[in-house]
Amino acid sequence: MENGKEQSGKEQNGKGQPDTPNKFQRKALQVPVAQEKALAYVQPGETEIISLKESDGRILAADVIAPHPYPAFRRSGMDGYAVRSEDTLACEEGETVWLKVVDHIPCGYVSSVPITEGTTSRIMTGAQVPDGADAVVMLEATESRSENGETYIGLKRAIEPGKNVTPRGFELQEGELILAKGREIGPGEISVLATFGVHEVEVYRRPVVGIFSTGTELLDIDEPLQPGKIRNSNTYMLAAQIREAGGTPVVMEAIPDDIELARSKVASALQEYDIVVTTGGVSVGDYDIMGELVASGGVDMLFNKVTMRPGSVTTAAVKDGKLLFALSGNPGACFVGFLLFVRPAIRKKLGMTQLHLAEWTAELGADYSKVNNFTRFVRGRLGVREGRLVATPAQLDESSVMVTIKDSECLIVIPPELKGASKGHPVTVLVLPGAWS
Ligand SMILES: Nc1nc2c(c(=O)[nH]1)N[C@H]1C(S)=C(S)[C@@H](COP(=O)(O)OP(=O)(O)OC[C@H]3O[C@@H](n4cnc5c(N)ncnc54)[C@H](O)[C@@H]3O)O[C@H]1N2
Ligand code: MOO
Ligand SMILES: [Mg+2]
Repeated sequence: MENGKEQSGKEQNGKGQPDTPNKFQRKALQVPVAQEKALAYVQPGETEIISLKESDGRILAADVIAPHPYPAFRRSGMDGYAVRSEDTLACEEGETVWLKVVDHIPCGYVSSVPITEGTTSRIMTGAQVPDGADAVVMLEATESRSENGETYIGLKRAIEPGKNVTPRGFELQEGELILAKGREIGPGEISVLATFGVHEVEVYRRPVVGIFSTGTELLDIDEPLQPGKIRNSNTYMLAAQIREAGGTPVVMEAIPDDIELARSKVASALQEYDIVVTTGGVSVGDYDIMGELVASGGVDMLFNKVTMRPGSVTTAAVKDGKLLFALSGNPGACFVGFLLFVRPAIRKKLGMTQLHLAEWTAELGADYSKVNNFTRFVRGRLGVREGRLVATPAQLDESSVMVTIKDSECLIVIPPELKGASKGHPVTVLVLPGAWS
C-alpha cells in the first residue's frame, strides 16, 4: 500500500492529536516556478585553489587563458627527415633527389643547424622542426647512402609545403580562452590544463549538504529488522546523490517524529551547512513534523506543494539565505525531489550553468495509463530502436516503490493534459546523471 504510514497515523489519531486546521490547504506551484523560487536564493559559493592533480570533478571558478601558443613550436608529425619542400620538386621529373643529412633531432632537442638547399635533418615525431625546413618526409619514403663519411637520403616523390609539420599555435593561440568559468574538470580538461602548466586551479568549494531523515520507524542500515520498522535508505541514497551533484554530504543521525527535536536539528544544521535536506514527514499525516515545522515559523517557507508526482509534497524553506529542502519520505518521491530541486541548487552553488537534467525527446516504449492532475516524472529505461530513442516506464513507479530506482535511466515526463500516453507517443525525458554518459 503506497501511503501506509499516513493510514496508521490516522488510527493513532484516536489517541487525541488535534488536526491543524489549515495544514491540508497547500498552494501547489508548477515545477519550474518552484525551482526558480528556490534557486533565487543560491549564488555561486566561495572558491579555493587546489592542485590540478586533485581537480577531477571540480568546477572552475575562473576563466583560463592560454599563456602560450600550443604547440609552442613547429612540431614534426612523423619520424623522418625535415626538408625544404622546394628541394623535392625535381622528383616530379622522375629524378631521385639526394639530400645531405646535417643533424639528428630527437624529441626535446632544438637543432642549431638550419636546413639549407640540398640538406636535411633526421627528425623524430614530436621534435621541433629546424629553421629552413617546411616539411617532413616519412622514413619509409626515403633511401639512404653513405659517401665520404656523410649520409645522404634519396627521395623519389615531391612533398608539399607543410606536410607532416604541425604549425605553432595549431591547437590554441596565446591569449585564447582555454576553459570558461563554470566548466566541470574531467580528463580532457586536465589534459589541456596540464599542457599549459596550469598546475593549480581555482574551483568552487563543494557545498556541504547536511542530511537527516525523520521517522520513528527508521532503523539504521546495520540494525536487525524489527516489526513495523524499515531501514533508513533515503539518507544514504541522498548522500550518493549529493556527491554526484558535486556537494559534500554530511550524514546526520535520523530522528524520530518529534517536532521540537527536528526544529533544533534543522536550526543547527542550517547554521553549520550550506544546504540542509531532510526526508519524511512533509505530508499531512499526524506525525508529519517537517510540514508543520516549515509552516510554523523559524524558517521562511517557499513552497510546500508542487504539481508533480512523485514528490507533490516537496517542501522548501529559507533561513538567513540558506535553503532547507524537506523531501518526501517515500523513496521514489525523495529521489525525484532531490533531482528536480536540490541538485540544481548544488550545481548553481558550484557555479555551473547547466543546472537541470538534460532534456531529450523519446518515444514511449509502452503504454502508460495512469492519469493525474499533476505532471508525472516516471522512472524509466532508455534504449534505441531502429535509430530512435525509446523510453520505457518502469513496471513499478509508485512513489513508495524503492526497487526500480536502481534501474532508472531517465524520468519520463507525462504532463496531465496527455491523460496517459500510448506506446510510440513522443515524450520528454530527463536523463538521469550517469545514464548514458
Ligand atoms: N492524506 C494524505 N496522505 C498522503 C498525502 C496526501 O496528500 N494526503 N500525500 C502522499 C504523498 S504524495 C506522499 S509522497 C507521502 C509523503 O509522505 P511524507 O513525506 O510525509 O513521509 P513519511 O510519512 O515520513 O513517510 C512516507 C513513507 O516513506 C517511508 N520513509 C520515510 N523515511 C524514509 C527513509 N529515510 N528511508 C526509507 N523510507 C522512508 C516511510 O516509512 C513511509 O512508508 O504521503 C502520502 N500521504
Ligand atoms: O509526493 Mo507523493 O507520491 O506525490 O510522491
Ligand atoms: Mg507522512
